Amino acid sequence: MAFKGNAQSELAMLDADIGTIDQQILELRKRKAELEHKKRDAQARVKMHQERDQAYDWEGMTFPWTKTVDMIRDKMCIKSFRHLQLSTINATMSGKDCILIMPTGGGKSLCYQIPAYASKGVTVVISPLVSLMEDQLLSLQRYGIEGAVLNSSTTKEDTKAVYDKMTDPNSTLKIIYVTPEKIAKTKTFNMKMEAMYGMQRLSRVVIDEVHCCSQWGHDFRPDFKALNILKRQYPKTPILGLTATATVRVLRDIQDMLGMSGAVVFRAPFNRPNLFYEVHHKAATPSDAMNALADLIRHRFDEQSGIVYCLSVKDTEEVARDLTQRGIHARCYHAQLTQDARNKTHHEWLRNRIHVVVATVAFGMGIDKPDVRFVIHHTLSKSIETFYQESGRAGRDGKTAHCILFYRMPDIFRLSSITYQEKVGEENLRGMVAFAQNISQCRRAPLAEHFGEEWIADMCPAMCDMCKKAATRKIVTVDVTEAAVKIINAIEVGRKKTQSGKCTALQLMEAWIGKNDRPKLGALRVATKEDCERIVVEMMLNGYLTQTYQAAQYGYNSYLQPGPLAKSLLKGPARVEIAFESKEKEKEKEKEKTFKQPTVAPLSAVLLAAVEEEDAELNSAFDSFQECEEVLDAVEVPVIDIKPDDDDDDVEELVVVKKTPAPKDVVLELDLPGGFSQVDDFDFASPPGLKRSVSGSAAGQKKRRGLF
Ligand SMILES: Nc1ncnc2c1ncn2[C@@H]1O[C@H](COP(=O)(O)OP(=O)(O)OP(=O)(O)O)[C@@H](O)[C@H]1O
Repeated sequence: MAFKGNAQSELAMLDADIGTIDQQILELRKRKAELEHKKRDAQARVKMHQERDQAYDWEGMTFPWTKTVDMIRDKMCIKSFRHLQLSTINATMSGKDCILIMPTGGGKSLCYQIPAYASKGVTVVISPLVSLMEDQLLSLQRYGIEGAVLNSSTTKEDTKAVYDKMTDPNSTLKIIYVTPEKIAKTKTFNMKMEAMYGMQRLSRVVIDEVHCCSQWGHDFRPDFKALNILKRQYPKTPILGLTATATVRVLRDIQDMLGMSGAVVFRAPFNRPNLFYEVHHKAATPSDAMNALADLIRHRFDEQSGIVYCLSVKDTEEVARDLTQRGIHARCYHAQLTQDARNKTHHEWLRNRIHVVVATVAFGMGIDKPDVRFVIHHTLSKSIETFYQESGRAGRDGKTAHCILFYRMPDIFRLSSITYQEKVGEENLRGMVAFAQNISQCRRAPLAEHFGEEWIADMCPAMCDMCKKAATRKIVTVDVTEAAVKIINAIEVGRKKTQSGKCTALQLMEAWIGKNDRPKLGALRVATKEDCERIVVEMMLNGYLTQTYQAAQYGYNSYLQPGPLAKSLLKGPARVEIAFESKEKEKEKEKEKTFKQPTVAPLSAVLLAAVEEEDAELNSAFDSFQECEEVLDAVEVPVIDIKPDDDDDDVEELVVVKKTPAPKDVVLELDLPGGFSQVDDFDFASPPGLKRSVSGSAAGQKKRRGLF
């Protein structure tokens, strides 16, 4: 009997081991598929760089149509071409298939409008955006180019008139806008296209938002699949694909699908230098998160136009309502509203009658407001591409604009339970989470990597939170292996407590640090809840934890379980190391401040006195101009300047000048030890120039003056 019992337990153990190996094989296969994708991406990147080199030739050479193109540009009152516009025009005019990837607002439309005007016959523009077709027609009219629209709202008579013009050799019609369904489903239209082709009147086909062809992209539209017939039906007609974003993988997919593997590809740099990227830690409770959002909008973007992106329809309604209750003029926008309601909100926002649109992804393509000063993501996006595209709606006028992401671990699980069924949902979300978790790299680095470009941190002119604070932050790498092992064990504890035998992230956190001591990060610092969440997320990103899903009443629930690398962590030799922002640096700073207290504190007194009174005794002393500058830096008043005495390095004259127009009711933070912590309602909005002055003699010191 005992013999049988031993054999049974051995069998169970072998089954368990085989099960583990099967799981590992699955994970390895998945990893291999990912690596193969990456390899193909790298190959495509090599090709893309070669193609990019060709761009110079396209721009530099003189072509038979160069004079005509210049004349049309003049007629359209365009002074000069922007980067890649002329190359694209020349490539498509020479009959080459071409794909242009250029950020929103870059000027892609001109790249087909001019060739359409300069060519014989008709250009067919396929666009998913029915609402924008009329706007496009109006702009063509301004330039004296005859155009037409064919969509579901075109009357029978108008449709017939357009069809007649398509095959009339004497017609002056130059551009027809159609939806992809027209190609997919309308026989008469296709027959007319064939007739035009036979008459050599189909001068080119333009596919706007061409990324919608690819299932790897963020905006796949099934109707775009039908466009694969174009190259087969009209092999001699050049195709021009336009899009604002396409990763290397999406680009390859588009080319495969449309039969455009030999296309010339022009890609404008992904970087928008005027956009400032920042990630904020999202507060744990909805009301705290809402207060932070409202404060941010009120204090930094008062009377400036912006968008807040949310994950769901319900979120947009709640956030818009809560912002309104906090005195911000916000309106929600989502697909469940009527078209009229959406148009009304859009138009009121365009006219600055609404401060903030709180939207789902439905507020997407075709949003073209130049002066959007901020785009805030209230929740993570599904992918870097979506985030880049949505944030890119800020600052189209080229002036500084802010792209802010509010991030917190639980949002990952809200998103993953929605996206996990998508073809590359998990991979896309992982990229987005890595972007948000990053605390040591320029924010543009992962964006560049995503778009297959190289990025050197020096290239960021302090236009992201990471680079701006680089000099004052210290990042340390901490070995958290011990905590990581506890986390994996805590999953078992969490599982046992639930009926389902599965452990959610929340249950894991409870089982891990609920009643226990939090881990130490380094010698002095005990991990905060945020640090603990950071460890869990890093473990997910690195394969120590993985998610599983189970169908629930509304969608899917997400659970955590040990990942493929968990065993190597439990049994060795793997170790988990994570970057944290060092608080040591802050301690050092504190020490410095304490040391300087005798000189620093009086300055805060001066600032306060200057705010409250016209005149005050200045009894502070600085040993040098440099010291004064350091103190002012510590005060972090962004609009001040100081002048040294002309004769020597002493602070003979301290002048605080308003450099830039600052918003009203600025709260001036004076975070100085022993000083005053805050001066409310410091009015920067007074007329420029001298506002208040303080002067006096410091005991035994030189006479000093401060002007505010
Ligand atoms: N070379 C140029 N010089 C001056 N203005 C230009 C030039 N090219 C385009 N524009 C203007 O830039 C604006 C944006 O152009 P356009 O709408 O074509 O951008 P887009 O790249 O198609 O953007 P989206 O991706 O949002 O469709 C338009 O007002 C257009 O007239």
